[in-house]
Amino acid sequence: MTLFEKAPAKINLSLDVLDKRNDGYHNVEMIMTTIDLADRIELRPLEKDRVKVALESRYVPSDERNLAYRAAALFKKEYNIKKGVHIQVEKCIPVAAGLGGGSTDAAAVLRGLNKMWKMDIPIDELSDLGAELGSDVPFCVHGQTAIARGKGEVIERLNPPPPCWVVLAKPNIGVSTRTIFQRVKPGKLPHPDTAELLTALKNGDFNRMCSHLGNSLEDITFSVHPEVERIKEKMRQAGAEGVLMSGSGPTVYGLVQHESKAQRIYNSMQGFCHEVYLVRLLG
Ligand SMILES: C[C@@](CO)(OP(=O)(O)O)[C@H](O)COP(=O)(O)OP(=O)(O)OC[C@H]1O[C@@H](n2ccc(N)nc2=O)[C@H](O)[C@@H]1O
Ligand SMILES: Nc1ncnc2c1ncn2[C@@H]1O[C@H](COP(=O)(O)OP(=O)(O)O)[C@@H](O)[C@H]1O
Repeated sequence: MTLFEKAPAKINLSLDVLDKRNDGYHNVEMIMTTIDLADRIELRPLEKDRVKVALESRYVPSDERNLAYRAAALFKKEYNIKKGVHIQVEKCIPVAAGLGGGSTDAAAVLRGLNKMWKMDIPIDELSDLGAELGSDVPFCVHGQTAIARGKGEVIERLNPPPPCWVVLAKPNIGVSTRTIFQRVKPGKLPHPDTAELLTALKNGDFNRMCSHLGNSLEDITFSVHPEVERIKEKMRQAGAEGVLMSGSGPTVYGLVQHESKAQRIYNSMQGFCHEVYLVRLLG
């Protein structure tokens, strides 16, 4: 039996860096939601007890460094499974973009193997397992809309944002999350007003949500890659109602309520930026 699992990208509606931990990571508080831009994961049982990943990408290895591979290997080890799986990854999410591409592939593999091998593992347990692979994997295991705390592994579900369009604009660079976090100086960061954003989501208030988007890492990424700040300005000038850099960047997104306006902004960003997408929030 071949099984397909959709692996949607995420955007950060907020990302607050609270402090540095003894393990070198940072405590964060971030509200994330999924968007309709997705990789496609195909899982096929193998006779032999092995994990094989196939994907066509110039940027992502298909060996044991791939997060999809690592997810399958971890799942097998944790539950002592002596079966094999072939994983085909169709990459549509740009790589090292702040959209959680690798994390969502790993999460989709965990969910998919749980079904394929009829394990019935509860979602919270899968999420805890995912935390061993990366800070964004627990959110991606849950999907939808949630606030993540700790280093990303403490997940609390939230109401989905009001429906809207998302214009994504990515310059022709990849950003290393690690490099951006290394430049963090706690105490010198801006902080989003997470409480206001939570209220906006609770009330389904689109305008209030747009005016309280915020990301502590933006200024650091802007200082390393000034073109990201220019894209943000351009997205705002083009008329997007809420604009923010996602994750550690470099993708900038604009939220827009009406389709015709979103299409106009998409067209104007295309003349300005390497990769542009027009998608819906999945929430
Ligand atoms: C910043 C965020 C926000 O969504 O997104 P991206 O820009 O990667 O999408 C994530 O939390 C990223 O999650 P993920 O990409 O899984 O990161 P990890 O592999 O766990 O960590 C990469 C590196 O970032 C730093 N890191 C990450 C998370 C965190 N809470 N504190 C950190 O200091 C650490 O130096 C770590 O070595
Ligand atoms: N399945 C995968 N898809 C994307 N990137 C992967 C995958 N497996 C490993 N990686 C590696 O993870 C790193 C971060 O990529 P990605 O997850 O797309 O970025 P981000 O965390 O900014 O969203 C890249 O260096 C990439 O080579």
